[in-house]
Amino acid sequence: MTVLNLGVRCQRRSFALNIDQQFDLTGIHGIFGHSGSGKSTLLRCISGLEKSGTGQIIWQNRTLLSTADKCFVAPEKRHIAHVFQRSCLFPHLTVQENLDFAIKRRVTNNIPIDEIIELTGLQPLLASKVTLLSGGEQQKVALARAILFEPELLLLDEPLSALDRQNKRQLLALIKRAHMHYKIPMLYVTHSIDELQQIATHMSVMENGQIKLTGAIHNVIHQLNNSAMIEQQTSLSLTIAPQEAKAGGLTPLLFHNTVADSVEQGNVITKDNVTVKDNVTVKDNVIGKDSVLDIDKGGEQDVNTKLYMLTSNIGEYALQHQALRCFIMASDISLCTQEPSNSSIVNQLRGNIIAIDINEHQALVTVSVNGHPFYASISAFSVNTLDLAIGQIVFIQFKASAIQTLLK
Ligand SMILES: Nc1ncnc2c1ncn2[C@@H]1O[C@H](COP(=O)(O)OP(=O)(O)OP(=O)(O)O)[C@@H](O)[C@H]1O
Repeated sequence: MTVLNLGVRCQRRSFALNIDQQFDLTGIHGIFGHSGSGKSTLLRCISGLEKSGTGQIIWQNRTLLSTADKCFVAPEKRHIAHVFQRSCLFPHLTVQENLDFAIKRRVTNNIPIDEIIELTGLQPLLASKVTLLSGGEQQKVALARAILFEPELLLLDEPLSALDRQNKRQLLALIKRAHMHYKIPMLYVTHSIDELQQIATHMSVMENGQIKLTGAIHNVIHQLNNSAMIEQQTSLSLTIAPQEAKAGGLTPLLFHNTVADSVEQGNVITKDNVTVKDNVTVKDNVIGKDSVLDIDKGGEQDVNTKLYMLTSNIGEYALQHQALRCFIMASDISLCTQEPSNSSIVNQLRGNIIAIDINEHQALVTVSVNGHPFYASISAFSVNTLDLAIGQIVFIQFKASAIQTLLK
């Protein structure tokens, strides 16, 4: 496991960073939080740019900071690269000279320079002064420079926030590729849950200088569904079904079922504190808020459930890797108490209601399918009309177009 151990404090007038956390950086780890929650300060402590940080930082058994032992490894000796929201390139140098700066300082020579230049599409710009490039192009140079440095750890601080959608997609794919091909551990700070949903394997949520939530990506996103920090959604990993014919513009996909484990670890689904269907109580407008029920046994399905997605919504990158990170907005999922027939809606799954959260006139219904939670946002009126209750078997429905991904 690739591990970053933090016990860090940083005190400012009206803000205190207070982090005690072990980060698993085997995959990309995302840091999400509102403005001012301390995300950048945390990264600056890790890279050593923040000199007022105290405590302990241990990266892969190497101590970078230990206030007790009066140890502070200078930023240039940490071999950590830091990419910011606005690229900090050398303005008087060309693209090539900016890249050379990193190439001369790298310790190993494992990452092919030509490959990164090709992946970023920087070849035609190599002789240009960086000040003449667009914001997106400058960010590509910053990212290429950071990767070519071959850092032991890459810190990304909102690297895509100034870019348009197309540039975002391109650089997200590049970051993902850099992580998969060159195994660079990455901490990725952003306000955008969409970006993390596409590339992070784990994420932490920061609030007031502290980590409030941490865990596997789908699990944390699902836990945020009731927090008003994100748009309510189902987050899932799917594989493009091998040897399945694409038909009529649709591509069949299969479930990964990794989420079920992490959900149970995260105690979203508990087997204690069970609420029985006929005994549901309504308190503070919430039905069974603390009592979610895992009674999947009655509704078990084949783990490799097939779903259909619009082929035009799947990009080259996903097709090559056969794997897809997807999300379905809760407003795009509807519920039926009987098996639908003769419907134009191609995705229909049978599951159990495990939670119903009512907020004024709107309800978020959580349905467990093979232990994987799906979230449907429906009216409180429909909850009453259909007489929905925890433990009930229902069918969820969503169109092929409702399965979305960003990495096209
Ligand atoms: N140099 C500084 N001196 C004093 N206070 C600072 C300094 N830099 C940041 N702060 C304060 O520290 C707090 C955390 O800032 P930080 O930039 O880490 O938050 P953030 O989560 O990265 O925000 P954003 O998403 O807007 O970049 C904020 O209240 C900010 O005003």
